[in-house]
Amino acid sequence: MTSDASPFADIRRLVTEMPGPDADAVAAIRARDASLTKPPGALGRLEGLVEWLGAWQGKAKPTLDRPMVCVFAGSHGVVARGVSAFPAAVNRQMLENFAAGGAAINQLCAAYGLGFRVFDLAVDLPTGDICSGPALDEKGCVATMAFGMEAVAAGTDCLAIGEMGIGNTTIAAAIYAALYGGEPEHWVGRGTGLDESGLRRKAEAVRLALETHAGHLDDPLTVLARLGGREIAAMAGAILAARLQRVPVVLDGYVATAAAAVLHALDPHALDHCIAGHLSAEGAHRDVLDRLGLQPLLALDMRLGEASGAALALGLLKGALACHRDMATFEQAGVSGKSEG
Ligand SMILES: O=C(O)c1ccc[n+]([C@@H]2O[C@H](COP(=O)([O-])O)[C@@H](O)[C@H]2O)c1
Ligand SMILES: Cc1cc2nc[nH]c2cc1C
Repeated sequence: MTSDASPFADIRRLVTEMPGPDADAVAAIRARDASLTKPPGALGRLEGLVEWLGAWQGKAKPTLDRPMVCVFAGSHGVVARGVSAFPAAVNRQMLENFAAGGAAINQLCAAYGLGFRVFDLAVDLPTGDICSGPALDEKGCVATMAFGMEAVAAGTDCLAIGEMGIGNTTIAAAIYAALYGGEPEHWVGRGTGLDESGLRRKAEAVRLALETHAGHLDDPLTVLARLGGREIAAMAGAILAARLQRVPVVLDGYVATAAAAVLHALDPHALDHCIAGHLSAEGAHRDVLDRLGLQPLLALDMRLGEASGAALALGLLKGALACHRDMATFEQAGVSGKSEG
């Protein structure tokens, strides 16, 4: 620990130590791209994705040899207020489903050849109800961020992050409302499938949480501790650790983006190594991504969570990299280049 008394001091220090992109790697990738048998720019955003991979991996020849999908699971006290269409018991049950290979994310990881890890963040111990007190104390929040940093410990060249946590679209909405202001109604959506009265309860819960914590929401890490949850804190730790180890990150939907938004509020460059895997059906996701300067890769009306949108985006990244790595050059294939004039 540093001498600063705040439990967040080490996190703040790590944010100042984030590396930047590798310009030499990007230049090498652009040069190779220009030699490949296609009109310049014809692979559209796929070309930029390969540059992004190389820039953050620090590799002129980017790799996707060990892509890793991490799902972080947590439980939320606010669920007792009737803010989800499903009961909190689903959290433990879905952990068992992940372990048995029965969830959507298991099939996507198998289809695209992705590694898969689940982080159980005390799923049987809900965090405090944000409407009446803090979700986590500051030390607990930092400890959970540190646990999330383990996501890159096993070695990966691209990390996809997502979550499981009944009630956590309410948590995400509260975080966004605290960071960006605006009415709770703007930030809440139907999550797992809430009806009209549930949606009203959800907006009311966000309003009450903001009132309860008023005067303590200026610092993004305090917002994370008070209004967040363990899976959100762990995802924030994972995103930060990935940056420090030069691992590019693919974000999942509305909830995973809330962890990213906390880091972005600490430093506007904190997400330069991240892409948005998809645009969630949760209505306010587009607004959040605009604020973060992220353009989602996919928009498939998905609202599952569990890193499913990020995993699909990893499949797309694999395609982009395969083209860059394995296409023939004009010279190799004897294909004529662009006509002059
Ligand atoms: O991240 C998203 O875009 C997203 C949108 C809707 C639902 N979810 C998932 O559904 C759960 C949260 O929904 P809810 O209605 O219980 O707040 C949680 O397990 C998330 O993984 C996730
Ligand atoms: C069944 C179910 C699966 C999920 N996966 C992520 N969030 C989820 C929420 C529910 C309810």
